[in-house]
Parts: sequence; structure tokens; C-alpha cells
Amino acid sequence: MTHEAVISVQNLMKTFGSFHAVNDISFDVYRGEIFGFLGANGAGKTTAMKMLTGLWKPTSGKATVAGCDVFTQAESVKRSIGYMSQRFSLYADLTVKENIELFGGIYGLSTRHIREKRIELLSRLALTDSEHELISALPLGWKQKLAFSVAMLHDPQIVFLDEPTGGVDPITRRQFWDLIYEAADLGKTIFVTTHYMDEAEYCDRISMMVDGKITALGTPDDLKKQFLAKDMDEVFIKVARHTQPIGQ
Ligand SMILES: Nc1ncnc2c1ncn2[C@@H]1O[C@H](COP(=O)(O)OP(=O)(O)OP(=O)(O)O)[C@@H](O)[C@H]1O
Repeated sequence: MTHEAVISVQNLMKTFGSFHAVNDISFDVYRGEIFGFLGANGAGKTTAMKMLTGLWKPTSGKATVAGCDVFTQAESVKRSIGYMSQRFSLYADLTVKENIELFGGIYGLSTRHIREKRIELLSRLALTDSEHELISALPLGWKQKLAFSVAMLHDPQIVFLDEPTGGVDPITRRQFWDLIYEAADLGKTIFVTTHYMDEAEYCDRISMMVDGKITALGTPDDLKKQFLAKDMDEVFIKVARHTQPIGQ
């Protein structure tokens, strides 16, 4: 991890009528960092992520992602990032190979480049024998690993993961996180939302949102100390109940 900010957010707001779904958030994320974006249901994570991925225009504030302004360069933001969500990732009725070719095409890669990427990716994931299987036939854990690799096909600097491991068992989740670590070691920045507190422990830093605001931000160890908590579960519960950090 370096101290070069690749995501920079200042006083970002998203308002629906008079309701502030994202209310004046500010933070930086550094190159090669694994940044956990946590919060209870309805806290504003998805809204913030939609603004940072160039899908929704913020109401006010400032944000740059991979050097692009989310207000004025939303299309460049989309080209510079990878995105994977549990809800939308691969096409279930296409084969593994077809999905890779489809997304490679969407990302603008040449046929030769897609082929090279496909061979390398399937070999790395030990999926070469499954390339003609339909996505719907793969176990969930494999789908998610494949979806992550497909989100990185175009070699983006930053990848946004929206609850990427929902519904899979702890061992498969751990394997998924090995892929995340490999990507971070290569200098990729990972911005990840999760509801699993064991995964929060794997992040370099974590922010926690409550009612549209970031109410805690730091390394897992910092937050445990700050909130006198034995683990991230306890930190989360204290933050979500608006408990003030000790000494404030
Ligand atoms: N288009 C919209 N119009 C009005 N309110 C919205 C809209 N989108 C989101 N909201 C509201 O903004 C708040 C934040 O929602 P958001 O989906 O960002 O939360 P979240 O932290 O991602 O929750 P979850 O963990 O359940 O996905 C919620 O109260 C939601 O109802």
C-alpha cells in the first residue's frame, strides 16, 4: 500500500427530497489498500458506492476516483474501475468462456487479449476443465471467484466489491479473500462492502456508516482500541448504537 490517494472524497452528499441518504462524508483510499465500507442496512453504503462508480451524480461535495471527477468524468470513472456485486455479476445462461468473452468485449479488449486473459485466468482458478459449463451449473463460491477475476479483466486500478461473498461458507469466503490479497499485492485498490465482521478484520482500514454519516474510520486494531471492543462485531454494535468513542 502507498500513500497515493486513488479515491478522494470530500463532503459528499446525496439527498432525496429532504432526506440525506449520504450526509457529508469525507475520506481517502490509498493505492493497494483494502478498504472496508461497512454500515447497517440503509446506512447509505450503496448510495455512496453508486456515486463513486459514476452511476449517480452526487447532490454536492467532491470526489475523484482514479484521478477522474465523479461529477464531470463519470464515463472515465466507469472505464477505470472494476465492479462486482453479489446481485449482478455473470450471466447464468452463458458458459464460463462466453462470459469472459462478453465482458472482455464490453471492456474493449482485443480478441487476442481476451483469449490470453481467459487461458491465464482459468488456469489460475483451476477452472480450465469447466470453461464450457453454464455459469448456473457452477457452485456459488466458484461463480464469485470467477466474477471477481472477470471484474479485473481490463486491469482496472480500483475494484469495487458490493457484498461479494454473500451466502457462501467461511472456507470459500477465505479463499475469495486470498484473491483479494493477491490483487492488493499487485497494487490494486479494493473497496469492499460486507456484512461479515470476520471479513472486516481482513481489511487494512474500515469505515462505518450510520444514518448517512461516517462515524468511525481506522484500522481494525485502532477501532477495537477506540471502542474498547474485543472484536469487530462489538465495534459494529457500538458504532451502530451511536456509542461515542471512549474519551470523546
Ligand atoms: N432512489 C432513492 N430514493 C429515495 N430514497 C432512497 C433511494 N435510494 C436509497 N434511498 C434511501 O437511502 C437510504 C440509504 O440506502 P442505501 O441503499 O444506500 O443503504 P445501504 O447502506 O446500502 O443498505 P443495505 O446494506 O441494506 O444495502 C435508505 O434509507 C434508502 O431507503
